[in-house]
Amino acid sequence: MTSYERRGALQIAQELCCLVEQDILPSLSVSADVVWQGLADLVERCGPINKTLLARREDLQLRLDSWHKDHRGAFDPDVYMRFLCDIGYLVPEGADFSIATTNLDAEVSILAGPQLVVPVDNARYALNAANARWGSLFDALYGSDVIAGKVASGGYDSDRGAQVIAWATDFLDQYIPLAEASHGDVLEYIVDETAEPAALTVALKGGTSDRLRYPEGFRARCQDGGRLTLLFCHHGLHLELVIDRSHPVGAENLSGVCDVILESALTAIMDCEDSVAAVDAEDKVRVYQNWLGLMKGDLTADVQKGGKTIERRLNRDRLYQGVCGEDLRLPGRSLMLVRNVGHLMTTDAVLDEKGNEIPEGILDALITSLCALHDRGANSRTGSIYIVKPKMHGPEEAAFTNDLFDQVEDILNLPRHTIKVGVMDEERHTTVNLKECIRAVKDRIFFINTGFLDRTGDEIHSVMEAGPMVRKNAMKGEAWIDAYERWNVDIGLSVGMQGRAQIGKGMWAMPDEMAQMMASKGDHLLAGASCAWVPSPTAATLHATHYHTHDVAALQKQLIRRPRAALQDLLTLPIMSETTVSDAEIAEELANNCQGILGYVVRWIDQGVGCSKVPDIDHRGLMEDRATLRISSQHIANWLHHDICTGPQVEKTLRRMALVVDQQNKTDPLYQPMGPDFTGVAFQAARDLIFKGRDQPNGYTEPLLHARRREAKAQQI
Ligand SMILES: CC(=O)SCCNC(=O)CCNC(=O)[C@H](O)C(C)(C)COP(=O)(O)OP(=O)(O)OC[C@H]1O[C@@H](n2cnc3c(N)ncnc32)[C@H](O)[C@@H]1OP(=O)(O)O
Ligand SMILES: O=CC(=O)O
Ligand SMILES: [Mg+2]
Repeated sequence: MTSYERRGALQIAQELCCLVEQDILPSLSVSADVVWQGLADLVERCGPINKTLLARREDLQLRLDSWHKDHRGAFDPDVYMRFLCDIGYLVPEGADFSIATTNLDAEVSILAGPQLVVPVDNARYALNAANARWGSLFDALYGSDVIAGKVASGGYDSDRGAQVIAWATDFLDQYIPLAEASHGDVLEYIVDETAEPAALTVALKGGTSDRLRYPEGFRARCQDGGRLTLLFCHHGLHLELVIDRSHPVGAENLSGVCDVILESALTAIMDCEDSVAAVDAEDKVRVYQNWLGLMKGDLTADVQKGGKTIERRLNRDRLYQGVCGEDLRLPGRSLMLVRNVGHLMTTDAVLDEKGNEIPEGILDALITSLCALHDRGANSRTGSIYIVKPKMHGPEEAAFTNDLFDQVEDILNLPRHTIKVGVMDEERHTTVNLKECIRAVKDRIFFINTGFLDRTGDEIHSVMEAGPMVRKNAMKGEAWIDAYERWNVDIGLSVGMQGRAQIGKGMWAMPDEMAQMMASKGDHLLAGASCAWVPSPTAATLHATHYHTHDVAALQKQLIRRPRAALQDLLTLPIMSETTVSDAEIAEELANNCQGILGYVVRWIDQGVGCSKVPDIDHRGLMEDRATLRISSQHIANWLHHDICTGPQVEKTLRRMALVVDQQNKTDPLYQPMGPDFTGVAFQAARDLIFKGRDQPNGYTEPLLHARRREAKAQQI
């Protein structure tokens, strides 16, 4: 049972009171009264608007449902568009404008690079993410499938190491080329200190020498005992060549190079949303505590490796001597952004005057901003606070977020637009009105990002009544999704985001398939993105190579000239054509979706793990979070609704796949099997998500997950 303390009109959960009054406020010039009175005012002013906006979502969905039901099999895009305008789903587009955000850090304005996302409730991972600004290319290659074959368990495999060095040499030859030779022929890298600026020359096999083709790419060096680090810059991203002949890898490499370190995750999203399971005051405080530690710079986590425990902490800035002899300091950490929750849920961490839970998004806005007051330039060098706002539906909701942030700034006495907003373009109502959504936050926007996973779940739910959806994996080939990705970039460029804010693309959801990622994620840049999401530090380092291959600024300059993607394509429905799916395909689709749902939900409900790697039917580990759950559950709900499958068939598949998931988790000592009786809360949650899926607000999974997790927690006491 949560205990509360009264603060003015509000009841605050004891753990939140402690966090705010004992951990956050001391050393800030904000009093507890200001915070609690400010929160009460926010709840009073914004709470009712929040409620009205949710009612509007529901009303629009009912209208969509009824229209699609009436027009099944007789879809006319022009009539559809007129209908969407009539109900206010499609709003008129206003005059052209440009975003006017100021004080943005270079990482989100002018630079292009990977964006890492991490569940912030996991301190070990969150620290790793913040430190993933710099990553070892050698480690990323050696440990992943980019180099074919398996990583041997018994120590360093020098054959594999040689392949890593060859790959990295080729990379250097392309992006930091020597005038004539290959980096593979270098015997020694020599900094000529007598030159002004200091110049790099290389001694080559065969007794000749060479220099850089583009000498201006060489920026600095750092000599630390026998270790020389050379710093280069290409496409705005830095990379280090580390030369150390006493290192086992350097000793085997002719040039002594023991690693290439790439500037990798320029930005990291500390996620309070879809990758965490935070259902009550206790959980919310854990999430806020870690964000506070990141902002204060004192977060630590014990990490056990090879029988030893090390304390992981945030990296310091990196120091070098510039080519003109000056001191050069580069950030050691990713620029940290925080993803708040959306407008849907309420939290029991604070109760209002009438004893009702308050909107969770309102609490997140205030508390995550309050924590960020501890950032004294170590994170944002421009004094900004970066909040990513997910799951907004249309311009009214974007305007509401803007007002909410205005009010938080007033409470915390911050200059207007200190709090920046990243808009997740992941709901259909936002996509179709993206330009107007951006206008609503034009003075504080720092990114738009195609959250294609939520967007796919929302597509299914929005047009649920139109007919049975194509298979889940076929969604990627549908007209709407291609138009959505292009439309997002087109609108972003049309409002002047290039060189001023991020245009981002979605998550690589196969954390172990790095070779495949290397082959395809460069396409995000070709599509005009200045950042794209990766699930791990390794993926960040590998994806960073794409930003050397492609010059995003130049690509965006070309793309700005193309015609905008067509709204009609965006509104093409992803329903199955007359050709029906075979029984075998239905069985396969259900098995795959049920396994993903169960594998994710069982850890969410029983262990409070918000993001998991779950093997799919082909044993590929897929990143599952609440957005992928939304897709799978809505997909089955849709097929059930349109009689592509039957209830008993789904029940049977769920039970069969629960046993598979039990088997997959058998080595986890904390795991509670779902079979053979299938009566546990987790299994029931998975069932609910499917069988009650059609009735869930916009197909979201949060209401059912939260209720069931609370039930499981109560049983675990
Ligand atoms: C639709 C959306 O909203 S997408 C956004 C939400 N999704 C995410 O945030 C994805 C975040 N990624 C993750 O949570 C994880 O990578 C998972 C669950 C997909 C896989 O996790 P695991 O199976 O534990 O990963 P794996 O065993 O391969 O690697 C673990 C190591 O990688 C690190 N790691 C993995 N993911 C991350 C990450 N996102 N950030 C930082 N470090 C990470 C861990 O710290 C750990 O290293 P350590 O032992 O030195 O601490
Ligand atoms: O938040 C990201 C998504 O794809 O959804
Ligand atoms: Mg999302």
